[in-house]
Order: sequence, then structure tokens, then C-alpha cells
Amino acid sequence: MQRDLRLTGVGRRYGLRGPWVLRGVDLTVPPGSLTRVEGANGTGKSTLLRLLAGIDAPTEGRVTGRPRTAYVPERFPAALPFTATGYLTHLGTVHGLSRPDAARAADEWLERFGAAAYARTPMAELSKGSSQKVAVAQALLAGPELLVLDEAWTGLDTDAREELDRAVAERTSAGAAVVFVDHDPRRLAGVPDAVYRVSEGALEPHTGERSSPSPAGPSVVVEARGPAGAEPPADARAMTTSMARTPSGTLRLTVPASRSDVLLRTLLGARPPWHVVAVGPAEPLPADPEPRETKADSCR
Ligand SMILES: Nc1ncnc2c1ncn2[C@@H]1O[C@H](COP(=O)(O)OP(=O)(O)OP(=O)(O)O)[C@@H](O)[C@H]1O
Repeated sequence: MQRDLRLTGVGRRYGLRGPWVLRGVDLTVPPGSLTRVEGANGTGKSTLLRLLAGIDAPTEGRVTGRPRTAYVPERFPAALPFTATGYLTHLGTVHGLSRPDAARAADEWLERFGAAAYARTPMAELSKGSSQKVAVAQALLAGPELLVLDEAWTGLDTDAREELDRAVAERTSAGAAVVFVDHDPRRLAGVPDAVYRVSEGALEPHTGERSSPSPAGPSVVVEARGPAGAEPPADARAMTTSMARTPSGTLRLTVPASRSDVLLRTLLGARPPWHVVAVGPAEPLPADPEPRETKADSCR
């Protein structure tokens, strides 16, 4: 990557009169940088990543300095009419590799992610974990200058997750930029050069302790009920490491224990105020589920 990728005054809305998902976004992604994007569910993280990856265009604003880019989408279309090798080789040629180089790169990446045994398996028969390995391999195989990862670790087994961590480090040390979203606050914790949070359509830079809530320390879950249909205040969302709605309609907000008092004050001081239903220690975050093997995988 030779120069910064820049978003200037970028906004995106879906449909002519749809609400603005993002507005006034200014972002610089320098060569060799690792950038994390955080935010509650549905705030526009994937929208931002699609704009960065160039597979979607802003409704307003400018994107300049686009490098050679690869993207792992949140939902990879797994049921493609190819074998893993066939698909990767084809994509390698689309990315500008010669056919033999593309085939070699396909084999190398499948090997690195522990998927060599499934190289000739039709993609429609791969387990979720194996097809996620193909999703990640397709993005890495041509050595992109910008790598955009939307929850790319989800569904990978432990070894493959570590391999992806290594691949990210290799890309940034080769001068490429990597931008990622991941639900796990421990993912590459402490490594990113920049952390941003999408909140209420805006992109807010975060630095230091506030941007990376200590994932290793104890956490507290605050269960609260707000006015019908209301989102928690932006300040409350910004300090949470996860947020989930319960079947009864309350919200469970997980925060580092050191911030639970501030969260409670923010919720109770909101206008109109939120009703706090329960406060308690959080269970440690579970590891990502191991991918389930399909018949095709286990036959090999
Ligand atoms: N193609 C689309 N057409 C219409 N609305 C969309 C489209 N893609 C996203 N949206 C809307 O834009 C908003 C932001 O969605 P987006 O997927 O970018 O958020 P997110 O932060 O990545 O969410 P999550 O964490 O749940 O993946 C949501 O309200 C979503 O419904």
C-alpha cells in the first residue's frame, strides 16, 4: 500500500429516503496499520467495512487512495458450485495471479488453515468452519494491500484462528493495512494501531483504556429496561463490551467491572431514565464454537 486510504464526509443510507446508517465519516487508514472497528449490533460496522472494501459506494462523500483490496464478508456464500481449490484458483486469477501461481497459493493457504484435506470437496458440502477457511484463504491468497475482515475469525477452530492472527501480522508487516470487526474484545487485544466505535451513525476514535476495555479483567452484567423501543444512551453503549436483548425485552449490557458504576449512573441519569433490573458478575466469555464436521469432512 503506497498511500493512505481516506474516507471524507462519507455517508450511507439504503433507499432514497432510508435513515442514514453512517454520516459525516472521516477516516484515514495508513499503510501498515491495523484498525479495529467496534460498535453495538446494527450500528453500521458491516456497512463501513463494505465501503472500505469498495464493494459498496457511499451515498455521499469521497473515498480516495483505494489500494488492491480483499474482503472477508460476515456471511460467506458457501454453497458455490466449485471445489475449494477450484474456487480459490479462479479467484486468484481474478486477483491477477497466473493460473499456476493461483493454484499454488490456493494449496498453500488451505494447508496453512488446516483445510488441505478438503481441497477437492465441493464447497456446498463443507462444514461452516471449513467454508470459513476458504473465505479467509480467498482474501489472503493474492497478498492484498488492504485486508478487510468482518467477523472473519467466527467459526474457525483454534489453530485456524491463530493462523489468521499470524496472517494479519504478516500483512501489516508487509506494509498492507488491515481493518477488522470482531465480537470478541480479546481478538488481537492491544495490537491495533487505532480503534474506532460506530455509534449513532458516527465514527468515534477511541484510544487507550477507554477504547479497549480490559478483556481479561472481571466483567459485570447490567440488565436494564428502557422506554419502549429506546436504545441505551450512546455513552452507555460506548462502554459496553457486549449488548444483548433478552426474550422479556430487557437489555443485558456487559461492561468491565471498573466501569459498572459509571454505566449505572448513565442509565439512571438518562432522560427518560432506565430501570435497572439486575446487576451481577459476568461469566467468562466462551471460546468460539469449534466448527461442526459434515459427513464430507469426516469421510476424508
Ligand atoms: N443492504 C441493506 N439494505 C437495507 N438496509 C441495510 C442493508 N445493510 C444494512 N442495512 C441496515 O443498516 C443498519 C446497519 O447494518 P450493519 O449490518 O452495517 O450493522 P452492523 O453494526 O454490522 O450490525 P451487526 O453487528 O449486527 O452485524 C441496520 O439497520 C441494517 O438493517
